[in-house]
Amino acid sequence: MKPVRTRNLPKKTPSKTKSSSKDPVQVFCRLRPMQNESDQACMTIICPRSIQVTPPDTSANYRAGSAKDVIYSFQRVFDEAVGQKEIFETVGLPLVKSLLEGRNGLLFAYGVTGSGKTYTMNGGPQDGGIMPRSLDVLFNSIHNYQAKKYTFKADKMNGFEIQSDVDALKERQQELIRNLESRPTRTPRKNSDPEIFCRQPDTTQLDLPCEDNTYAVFVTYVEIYNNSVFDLLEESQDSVSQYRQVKILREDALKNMYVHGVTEVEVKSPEEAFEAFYKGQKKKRVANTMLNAESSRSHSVFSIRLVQAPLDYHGETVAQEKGGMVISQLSLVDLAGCERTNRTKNSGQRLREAGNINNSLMSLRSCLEILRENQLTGANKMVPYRDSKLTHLFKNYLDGEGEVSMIVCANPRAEDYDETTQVMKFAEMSQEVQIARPVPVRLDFGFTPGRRKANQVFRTAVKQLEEEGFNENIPIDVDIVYSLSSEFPSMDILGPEGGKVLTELKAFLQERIKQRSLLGKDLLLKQEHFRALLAKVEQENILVKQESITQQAQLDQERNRMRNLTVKLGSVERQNSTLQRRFEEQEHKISILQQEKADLEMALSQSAIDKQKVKSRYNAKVAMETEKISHVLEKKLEKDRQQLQNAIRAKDEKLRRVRHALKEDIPPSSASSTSSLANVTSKSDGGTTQSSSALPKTPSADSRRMGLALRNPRHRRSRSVEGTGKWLDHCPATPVPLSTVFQPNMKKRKSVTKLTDVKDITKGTERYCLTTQEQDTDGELETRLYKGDVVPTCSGGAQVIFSDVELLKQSSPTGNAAGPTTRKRSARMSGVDVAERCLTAVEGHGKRPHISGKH
Ligand SMILES: Nc1ncnc2c1ncn2[C@@H]1O[C@H](COP(=O)(O)OP(=O)(O)OP(=O)(O)O)[C@@H](O)[C@H]1O
Repeated sequence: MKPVRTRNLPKKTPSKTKSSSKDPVQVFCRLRPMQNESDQACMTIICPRSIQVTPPDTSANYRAGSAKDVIYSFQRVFDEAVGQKEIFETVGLPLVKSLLEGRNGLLFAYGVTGSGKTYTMNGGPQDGGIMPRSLDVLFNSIHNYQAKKYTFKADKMNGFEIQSDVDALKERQQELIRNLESRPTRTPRKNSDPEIFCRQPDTTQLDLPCEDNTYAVFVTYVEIYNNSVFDLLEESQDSVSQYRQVKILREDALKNMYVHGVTEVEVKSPEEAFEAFYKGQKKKRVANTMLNAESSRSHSVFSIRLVQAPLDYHGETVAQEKGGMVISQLSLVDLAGCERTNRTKNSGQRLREAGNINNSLMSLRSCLEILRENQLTGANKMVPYRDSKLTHLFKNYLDGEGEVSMIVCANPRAEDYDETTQVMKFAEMSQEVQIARPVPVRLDFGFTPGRRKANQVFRTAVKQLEEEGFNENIPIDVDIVYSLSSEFPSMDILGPEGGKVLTELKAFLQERIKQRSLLGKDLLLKQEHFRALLAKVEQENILVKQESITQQAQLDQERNRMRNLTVKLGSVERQNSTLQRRFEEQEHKISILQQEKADLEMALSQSAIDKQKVKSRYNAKVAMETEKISHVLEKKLEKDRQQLQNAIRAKDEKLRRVRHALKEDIPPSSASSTSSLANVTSKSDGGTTQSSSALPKTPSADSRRMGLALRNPRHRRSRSVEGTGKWLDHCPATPVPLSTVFQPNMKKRKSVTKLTDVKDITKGTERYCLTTQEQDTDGELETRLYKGDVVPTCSGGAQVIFSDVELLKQSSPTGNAAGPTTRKRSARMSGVDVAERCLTAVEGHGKRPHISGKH
């Protein structure tokens, strides 16, 4: 298949077919946010279409006394808060729509340096500007309708060729090999640049004007630096700016301006387009100036070219008809900012750049001014497009057809006032320039509209049938689409070119007759085929009807059965719902009870906690009290001990004095004979007391007893225990020897330790005597004899009725009559419980009493 070369249709056309309707240049104004809150503003938005500029007192106008508030009106004024998306939807989206419809568009970003032109055009990864969003929307819209890569090829003369499938495939293979060789371990394209990787794409999608077309996108990126054009996408060894090749502007066959030899990159996705853009961006001249850290030092032009061509009759491959291809272009121009050298303080290269920037902007301004004048006054002044490369490149847009828009960026701060007013004046004036409205593009070759979609639907249906197991061979009906070719050509035979028109008309009619007879034959064939099909279908129909009657009967039976089942089901469902209700009620009760239980458990655990708290509080209190009491008792004990010691000390003192007195009173010879003194004190029931002494009395002893009562017959000496009857003697096993005459005299006696049987007590025993020995408080030995009568009890035991106690006390005038041994033994005896010993004796236990074991 031979490649076909075609031209862009909507470019400059002869004046007779040129559109008579015109549209003004669309101008929008965008205010950027102030960097510092303290900055003074000189601009106020008074309505969505107007802005008021107030001269600050620092401005030149103010100083010259010509300052006054000026209101500028635009298509729309965006305040600082308006985001990138809204700007794109108002300014960029109509241009993308025109691009898809085959119309050219041009968008300038114009303004003072640092006013946000680059930000508005390109934006950042998270808030893309007009350029990335335009690419997103374009690819979202043509996504399913893109041609295979290299189907269209730039012809280097501002046009495109349609390549054969084989050539396109070859080029694709070559590209693949190139890529494999240059980047064997290539990372996915999407990740190659972080700005591409993390960007937020715009998801807007536009309706395609023609779904039977196939589309391809090409991008170019050039900069105009110091009035020279450079290709930013050119692959070159030298990245140093001055060695880059300067490109020249040329006119194509249709008098359209283009950059000769510019690199046109075919892109299949927004990411591929951004990759090309960022590649060019790295080469773009930017510099750090006083007013902007990344100030553009050149005008950059990013162009998106959309090539579209209709598909053939079958909606399968690109139609090779001549003139069928449409090329539209959207140029996004980020102009360098106008700047005053006294503010930027530029010098050297920066100063030269600024001069060139200002010159080209001035040139743009004067071109538009003259255009406006020509349009308003009908004058025919020459527009100086050739004064600068910028105006020369866009000549066709300004005096040809297309849509021209401008977004004026402004920094509202007072310092920019002088430059801003110039920009505003120019922008407002630009709106008066009229641009011819493009003629709508026709892509009609007389093919059936929607053929691609129809084929797709047919293929999907066939695939589905095959999946369902329908294996009959279904031919894909992508045959002749019934059409008698395109519309009649011009039939104006009265003009000078009447002959030519007649010849063309004849050829057209012959072609049409041929087509008609071809279609007629085809129609007859199809009618035959259709009739045969119809007969077959009719037969099938009869069979189907019979089957249908049988099935209808079955169906009725089934229906009846179903009705019965439905009735049953209804009653079961009712029962079920009753049970369900009861079940729910019970569940509700259970949940209430569980709730109550939980509440009670909680209360219980709370009270347990409270109890524990009280207990621990009381324990603490008790411990405190105990400590307090023990402290008091200890104190008291200490005090008592002290008192006791004092008393002992006093007694000792007394004794010492007595001894002393005795020593002085008694001569040494008689001291030994009177060293032992025994007093017998007998206590009777009557409580009267009488003392008698068996020893010769010392004068002092006699004198002490002189006031006592006369002899009490009941009080007798110990020896008087003698008498009738047998005594049960209950004395310590090893009694302390008394060494006195006062001894109990029991002629008949039986020791309590010898008892083996209770009857031994009652048998012949009449009297009982319990002897105890202990120390008194002075440490002297004190012997007591408890005497009583043994009386048998009714249970067969015995009891003692005590009738007399004899107390035998031994004291020494020197205080040491009783030896240490005696004292010690007596002391040991003092621990003996008298009552226990009495009990042992009286009850007459056969065993040896426990107490006697201790003695
Ligand atoms: N609307 C905006 N919102 C947030 N930041 C902005 C806005 N406009 C501009 N900026 C910021 O201001 C700075 C300067 O903006 P930008 O580079 O776009 O200015 P410019 O007009 O292109 O300057 P020059 O003409 O010197 O190239 C940038 O850091 C940019 O991010």
